[in-house]
Amino acid sequence: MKEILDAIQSPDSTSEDFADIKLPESYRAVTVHKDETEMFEGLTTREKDPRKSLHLDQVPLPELGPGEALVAVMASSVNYNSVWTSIFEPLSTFGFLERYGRTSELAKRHDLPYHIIGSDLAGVVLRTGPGVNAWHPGDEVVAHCLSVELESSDGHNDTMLDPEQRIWGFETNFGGLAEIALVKSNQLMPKPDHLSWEEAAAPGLVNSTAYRQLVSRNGAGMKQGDNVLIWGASGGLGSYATQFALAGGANPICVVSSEQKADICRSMGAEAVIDRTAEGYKFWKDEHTQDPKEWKRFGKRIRELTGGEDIDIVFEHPGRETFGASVYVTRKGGTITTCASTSGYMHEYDNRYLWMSLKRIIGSHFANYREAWEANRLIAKGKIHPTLSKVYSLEDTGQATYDVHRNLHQGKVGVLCLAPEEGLGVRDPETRARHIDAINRFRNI
Ligand SMILES: C/C=C/C(=O)SCCNC(=O)CCNC(=O)[C@H](O)C(C)(C)COP(=O)(O)OP(=O)(O)OC[C@H]1O[C@@H](n2cnc3c(N)ncnc32)[C@H](O)[C@@H]1OP(=O)(O)O
Ligand SMILES: NC(=O)C1=CN([C@@H]2O[C@H](COP(=O)(O)OP(=O)(O)OC[C@H]3O[C@@H](n4cnc5c(N)ncnc54)[C@H](OP(=O)(O)O)[C@@H]3O)[C@@H](O)[C@H]2O)C=CC1
Repeated sequence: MKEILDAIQSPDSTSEDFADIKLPESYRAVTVHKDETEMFEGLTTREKDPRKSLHLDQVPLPELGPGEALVAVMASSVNYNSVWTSIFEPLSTFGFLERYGRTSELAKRHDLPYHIIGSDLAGVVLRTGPGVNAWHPGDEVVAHCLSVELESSDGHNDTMLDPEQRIWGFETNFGGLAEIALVKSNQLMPKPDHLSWEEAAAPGLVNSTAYRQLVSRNGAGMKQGDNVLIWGASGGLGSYATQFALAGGANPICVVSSEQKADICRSMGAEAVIDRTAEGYKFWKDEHTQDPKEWKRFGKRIRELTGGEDIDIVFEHPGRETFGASVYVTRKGGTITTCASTSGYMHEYDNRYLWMSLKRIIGSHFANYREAWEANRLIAKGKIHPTLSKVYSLEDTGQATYDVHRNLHQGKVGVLCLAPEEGLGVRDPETRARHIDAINRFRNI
């Protein structure tokens, strides 16, 4: 591993140097164990502690297949899907690996008694498999997390529609929270030169998801002037949705749960911010009954902030807790776009407010390669910035994941994998200098 790191850190290393490095037989990786999937039986979701289920193991290097690449991971980030894996909710991810393993001889590699998690990386290509021509050893890359086979016609208009579509490091093995990762070469994208490894690894999954969900025609197709209600506007997805709304000339109405988070949204440029804790919205009277009066109070507050207008697009992900309110506050003909259900997946809303007002609900999930590429391009051009707040070591990934599970974090939480310290990997200091305040906006808060 030292030889790999030395090559990455030497400005003189060539592609041939990387190709000549003898790869290690094993590497360190963050895993969950198949024989521990019942460990949280009887506990509430909140009580399930990722620090207990996540391990740092020495694992064998997987065999490299056609169309694939092995990447030395300098940094990764924690996504909420790793929270789900670590608490074995809504189901154990070993079922995904077993199902994938049944599809082909090569896919069998993924069906193991441990699952290496993580759906983001920034690093350097070490080896490419047969049929890979666009990428070479030594390329500095980030990886998006869409894994597709594309053998069926279904995915050829939009690769997210492929029947064998999977999220790398969640529904496949050999993820990014590790020293080495295995990806398909069509997950690779150029690392933005002005960012450090950990900054480059932070946006990937959430930035691409927010791009499809809000900007792409596959999602809400946001336009200038739209009022966009953004739940969790300083969180992982929300901190990118807020930036897309502002950069695209829309009007974000940011919902957050503290004054500190409200300040972050204002510092990004948002003017309309709702502190849901301070204003005390209680959309549910009890576990089974919603309170439409609270939807209305929320809608009134939105009208105060917009000069009397309602919401064109809701950027939804909290799910059960907020979905009834989201449908209510959307304007006639408006769109609720949803990619998740953090607070519960059985949603309830009053359908009269949907059909009578011709509203639409759009399901959105990650992004196709093109959408991920466009989202990454905006980062590389300094139009959208990473929202990295805190960085942990690979050993402390359990704590990092706990923080995200308990909503103790801001923006994105990074993890150093092979990178020995923060701040390395910047190749374009001039562009960085131009954007330094925005790059550091979320740091250490
Ligand atoms: C990028 C980051 C993203 C995120 O963070 S997203 C958040 C994290 N993700 C999640 O929480 C999602 C986790 N996944 C799940 O909960 C489950 O994954 C799903 C609910 C999405 C799917 O459930 P399942 O049981 O895996 O799949 P089925 O499609 O229900 O297949 C089970 C059997 O049901 C059959 N079936 C499917 N559709 C129909 C139909 N319309 N009519 C009849 N049968 C159907 C199938 O074929 C199959 O059958 P057979 O077991 O024999 O193979
Ligand atoms: N389908 C897909 O492709 C993707 C799905 N996801 C899913 O989206 C969800 C959010 O991910 P991410 O943004 O990274 O997570 P984060 O935890 O970083 O941010 C989510 C934010 O949502 C807000 N929130 C949480 N619970 C509630 C609630 N009950 N009511 C209102 N607001 C709430 C919180 O903000 P505050 O407390 O300030 O209000 C929180 O910070 C997860 O379930 C994740 O699995 C994520 C990425 C891709």
